[in-house]
Amino acid sequence: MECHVYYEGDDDPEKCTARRMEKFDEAILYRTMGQVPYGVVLNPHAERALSPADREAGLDTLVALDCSWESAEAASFRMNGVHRALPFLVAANPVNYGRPFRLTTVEALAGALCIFDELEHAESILEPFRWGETFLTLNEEPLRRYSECTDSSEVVAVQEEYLADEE
Ligand SMILES: C[S@@+](CC[C@H](N)C(=O)[O-])C[C@H]1O[C@@H](n2cnc3c(N)ncnc32)[C@H](O)[C@@H]1O
Repeated sequence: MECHVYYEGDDDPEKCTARRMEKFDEAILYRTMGQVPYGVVLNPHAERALSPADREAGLDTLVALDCSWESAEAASFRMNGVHRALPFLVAANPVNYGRPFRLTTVEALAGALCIFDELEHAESILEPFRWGETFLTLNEEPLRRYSECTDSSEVVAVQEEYLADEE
């Protein structure tokens, strides 16, 4: 599965996880929306949750939007593709540690790879980040359970259990 990122460039370049992925040849970055390939777009505003069924639809391209959370409103996700939200997962990065849903670009891509049963690829993209392994440890159980689901409605049912625990 290939990782592609539309790079908005409005966040701190020193902390940008997409740029670090590019440096380690783990993602291709685009500065022009029209160049972004068609694929599964990781969009927190999407109506449907990502599930293994999306992998089976034959799409081998993951796309994320790297921008600040201030500019990550629904209208910014204009890329062509199949838009999917990630289910309940918690961030391990220092800015949003322990916070559900607010993942960095590399965490979002790694989470998607795990749901698509590509754990080794997820480990590889997280390796350059000192908190990368923590992301997989913190989310080990939900990621395994999501990867065993057949479709989005099953993923949402599993997610409900974690959301209920949060309350
Ligand atoms: C808003 S950007 C922030 C990037 C941050 N500046 C960095 O350095 O990684 C994070 C991107 O990861 C993806 N993402 C994060 N959380 C997500 C979620 N809960 N569902 C779907 N995609 C998500 C989206 O593509 C989102 O635009």
